[in-house]
Amino acid sequence: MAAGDIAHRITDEADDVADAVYSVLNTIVPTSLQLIAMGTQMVAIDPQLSLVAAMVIPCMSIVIAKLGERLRQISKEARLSLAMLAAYLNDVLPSMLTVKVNNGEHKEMLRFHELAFVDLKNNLGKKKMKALIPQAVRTTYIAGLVVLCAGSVAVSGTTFDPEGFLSFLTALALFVEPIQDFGKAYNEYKQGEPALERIFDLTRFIPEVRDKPSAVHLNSVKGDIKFHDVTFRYVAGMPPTVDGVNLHIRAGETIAIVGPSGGGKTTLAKLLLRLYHPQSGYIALDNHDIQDIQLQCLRTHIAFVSQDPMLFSGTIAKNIAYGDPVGDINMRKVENAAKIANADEFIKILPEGYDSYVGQRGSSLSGGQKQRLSIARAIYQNSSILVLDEATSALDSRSELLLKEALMNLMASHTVVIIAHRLEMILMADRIVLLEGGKLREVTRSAFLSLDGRFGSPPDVLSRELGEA
Ligand SMILES: Nc1ncnc2c1ncn2[C@@H]1O[C@H](COP(=O)(O)OP(=O)(O)OP(=O)(O)O)[C@@H](O)[C@H]1O
Repeated sequence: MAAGDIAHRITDEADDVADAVYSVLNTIVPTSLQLIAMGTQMVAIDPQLSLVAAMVIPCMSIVIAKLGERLRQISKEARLSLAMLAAYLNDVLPSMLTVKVNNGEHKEMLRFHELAFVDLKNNLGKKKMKALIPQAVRTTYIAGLVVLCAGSVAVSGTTFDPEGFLSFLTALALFVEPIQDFGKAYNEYKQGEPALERIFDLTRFIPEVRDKPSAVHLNSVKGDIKFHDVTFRYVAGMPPTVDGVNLHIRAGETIAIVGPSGGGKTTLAKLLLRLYHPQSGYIALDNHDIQDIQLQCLRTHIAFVSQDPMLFSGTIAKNIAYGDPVGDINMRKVENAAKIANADEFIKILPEGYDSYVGQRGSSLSGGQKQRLSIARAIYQNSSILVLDEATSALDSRSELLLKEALMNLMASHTVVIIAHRLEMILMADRIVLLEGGKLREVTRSAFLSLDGRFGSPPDVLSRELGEA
């Protein structure tokens, strides 16, 4: 499900549901009271004619139900087209740079027109249907009434007392009004029904990864990690992304996971963070199967720096302290983390320092600056385990060197998993494992360097480093 679609359901569609519920609740009491009052009045004036008038109600109900169902279908189509438009805009607007540099404006304009046209057509259809329904109901009622009255007069040959007939007609007009209001409320409900279904679809979604009732909380962990015969595939029937992986990372150890792009390195980190469940095998942290550890607790003990540094709209300080469960920002800790991540330097020259806003998704910062802030966020979390997934790919050599020194200090007290292609980072590890085609094997430094830079830095850098190593 696209992020834009979910956002649309939670915001706009929830609003429509509220309107539908309001409309039904707001109509049901006054219309019922008016119906009872006018019905009683009509029966008192002329019971026979009242019976005739009442016979039209089933016809109206049929018309309201049929048109209401059609309105529900049209509303569903209109919701889907609007959700698709929202998802599309949510996708393309943050990617404007890619659109522009690839001359994609025209293509995107056509796509936008196409989606907007479908949305316009569906919404116009919905509006037309909404306007048509009250007219159709009124026409059905009047036509039905005329036919029935004329029929009954013709059959019985009765004549009306003009005064009584006028009072009857007045009561009838006031009797019809609430029926129409009820019809309108019913239409509002039918129009809101698809939104209601789509919102409930969200609430029915049960996350695959959730806490067991018996899950334990660990106050602290040493950071000993074991992968036991772990196999995982994203899609059933496809070859496994992680295939029978066995790996023991001892507490306090630094391990580098290398391998070709798409080889499954990030997936391994995601399995450790329990973002997915392995189909077979298990992962243990300090000899506890991670499925038996409370999810929140597990993720508190593992700080993860992803290869796409993700920042939220807000200040630099808030972004660094994001993992703080209480939401209180410890500025001393924030500054310390920023110093270690070598971010302090650029933060201090910003006009508002740590209170500077980073823009939507950190749009006002460079790739390297965003990366340093996400490293600072992980350091602030002060977890026993640090997982760095291509965390330094956007840094210049000087920043990387400074960060490398800082990480050296952290390594003494942390279990560190480095997923990297850059040789500088890989050579910091105590051990190197190679993940290729889902299979994992340990490689010595010399064996790794003899891989001719296939999974690391280019061969010339490798040979230079080989001399230094
Ligand atoms: N959510 C997903 N659904 C389906 N397939 C996925 C998903 N995420 C990753 N994959 C696939 O799993 C494989 C491994 O991806 P992964 O991100 O773990 O590789 P990686 O080794 O970290 O690559 P890189 O070095 O390029 O970051 C890839 O073929 C990828 O297409």
